[in-house]
Parts: sequence; structure tokens; C-alpha cells
Amino acid sequence: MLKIQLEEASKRFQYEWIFKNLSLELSSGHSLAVTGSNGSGKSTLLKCLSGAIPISSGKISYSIENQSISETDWFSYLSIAAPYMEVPEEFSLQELLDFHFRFKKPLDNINTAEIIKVLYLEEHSQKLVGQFSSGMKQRVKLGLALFSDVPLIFLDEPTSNLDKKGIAWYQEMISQYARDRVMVICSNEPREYEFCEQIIALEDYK
Ligand SMILES: Nc1ncnc2c1ncn2[C@@H]1O[C@H](COP(=O)(O)OP(=O)(O)OP(=O)(O)O)[C@@H](O)[C@H]1O
Repeated sequence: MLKIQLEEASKRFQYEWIFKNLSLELSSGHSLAVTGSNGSGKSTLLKCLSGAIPISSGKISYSIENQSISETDWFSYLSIAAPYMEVPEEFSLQELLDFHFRFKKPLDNINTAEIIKVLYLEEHSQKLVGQFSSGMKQRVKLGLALFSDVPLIFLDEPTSNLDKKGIAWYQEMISQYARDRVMVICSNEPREYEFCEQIIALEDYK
């Protein structure tokens, strides 16, 4: 079981505190929603949690079966879908999936043809990702994250650019693929995080 612990974690940029004294624990099968207005620090917290940027004080630790995981290895336990993360646009969808899953193992029993079908992009598998619509790209990002065989998934604004059908698809994906994992959702849209048991508002940590 994966466990992530935050002990009085705080982050500031120059003199601006983004969050202060945030303590919480996450473990497999439990999900966290991080809410807050624009600029409140949701994406910054997600970057700190993933080890992409350091916190200013306090502690974040990962452990699996009570064995501590070095911060330099955190990346191998997680996947992220976020608006600020680009997908390589010069690949076709098929090439992108083949490339991605050379580095991150796909979930058991699923191959790229099946993933393309679940993403409802069968007609577009040979098209360059750079020519995809924003909603198609968003489904690809979510698919890359959710179909990677990792115990920790970070989703930042997961239904941005998705239409009604895409939103229903996201909710179905969550019901099938979030179980047994740690999910962290940064969002202000209840439809994106209503399955989460823990909800924090970043405004409470200023
Ligand atoms: N590298 C940086 N250097 C200085 N300030 C930064 C940096 N990155 C983010 N900030 C500041 O941190 C604050 C939080 O930004 P962040 O992107 O985390 O907010 P957010 O809650 O994700 O916003 P949104 O809902 O608009 O996506 C903002 O004031 C932003 O300007």
C-alpha cells in the first residue's frame, strides 16, 4: 500500500505564501480533492506533491508497505494529467502511446488498440496529435495517466475542454480506474471530484 504524508508542508514564492502548515495523509484507495480560486495554489501544491518543485518548509514523504521511497524515485510511482503538460504533437496517437508505454508499463490486460478504443479515437489513431482538437488531446492526457500502471494519479482540471459526452466518459473512467489508487484532483468543479473522501480548500492554508 502506498502512503503519502504531509507534515506542516508550506510553500512560498519570494514573500508570497501559497500554502502553510498543510498536514494530511493519503493512502491507496483514498482520494483527495484540492479546491481553491484561480491563483490559490492548486497547481503549485500538485507540483510539490509530485516532487517537481521543493516545498519551503515541513515534510512530504512517500512510503510503500512502510518502506520509505526516496524523493528521486517518486516519479516512477505517479502519473499526471494537467493543462500545463504538453503531449508531443509530432507523433501520431499510435506512436505516442507506443512511446509513452515504453517508459510506463500499461495496466494489466490492456493494449494500445484497446486504449484507443476506450478513448473513442479509433478513427484518429494515425493522425498527428498536434492536429487533435483540445477535447481529443485532453482525453489522450487522461488516458496516458489512468492507463499507466502506477498507484498515484494527479489530475489538474480533468474535464477542461471536454464536452458533455467527454465529461460522462471521465466519470466512467474514474469509476473503473480510480479504485485502489491514490487520486489527487485539483479542481473547482464538483463533477470532477465528487468521488473524493477528503476535500481541502487552499484558502484555509494561507
Ligand atoms: N514559479 C513561480 N514563481 C513565482 N510565483 C509563482 C510561480 N508559480 C506560481 N506562482 C504563483 O503562485 C500562485 C498560485 O499559482 P497556481 O498556478 O498554483 O494557482 P492555481 O490555484 O492552480 O490557479 P488556477 O485555478 O488559475 O489554475 C499564483 O499567485 C502564481 O502567480
